Amino acid sequence: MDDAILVEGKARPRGRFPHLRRAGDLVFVSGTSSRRPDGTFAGASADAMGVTDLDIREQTRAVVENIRDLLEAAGGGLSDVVSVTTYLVSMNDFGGYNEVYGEYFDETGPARTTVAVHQLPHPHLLIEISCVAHIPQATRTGKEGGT
Ligand SMILES: O=C(O)C/C=C/C(=O)C(=O)O
Repeated sequence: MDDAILVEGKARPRGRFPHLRRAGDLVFVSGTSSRRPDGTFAGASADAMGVTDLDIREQTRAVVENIRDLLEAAGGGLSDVVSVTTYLVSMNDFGGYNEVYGEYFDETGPARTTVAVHQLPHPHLLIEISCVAHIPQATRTGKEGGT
């Protein structure tokens, strides 16, 4: 069965698409940021003057952990990820991103591509990741709610 999955308790997609889309044993994870369920972003703050403090390490960690939560709802986890595509707003953040990425994945992990893009869908975002996981249907938990 192929299906679209919206995960309760996670930040809602800001458009008409699911968090995840299963196609057979593959699960495609939509572009994921450090956004929290309340709409704020981990690794991003602004003072009363509007001066922003953006932290690539904190954002990267939150993105990976958001993806982990999404995959768990599909019956899998980060160890099931086979392909990662990362979108950075600036390659100046590559070092911090790469460092935190390496806490979760290594050379036995997913194939990866990292690109810099002009913008992401919020001015406080430094990073967004989409990925594909291999989660055989037999391991599904039934926790996901299809749309
Ligand atoms: O929803 C977010 O916080 C960031 C990701 C958004 C997208 O990739 C999108 O809207 O397509």
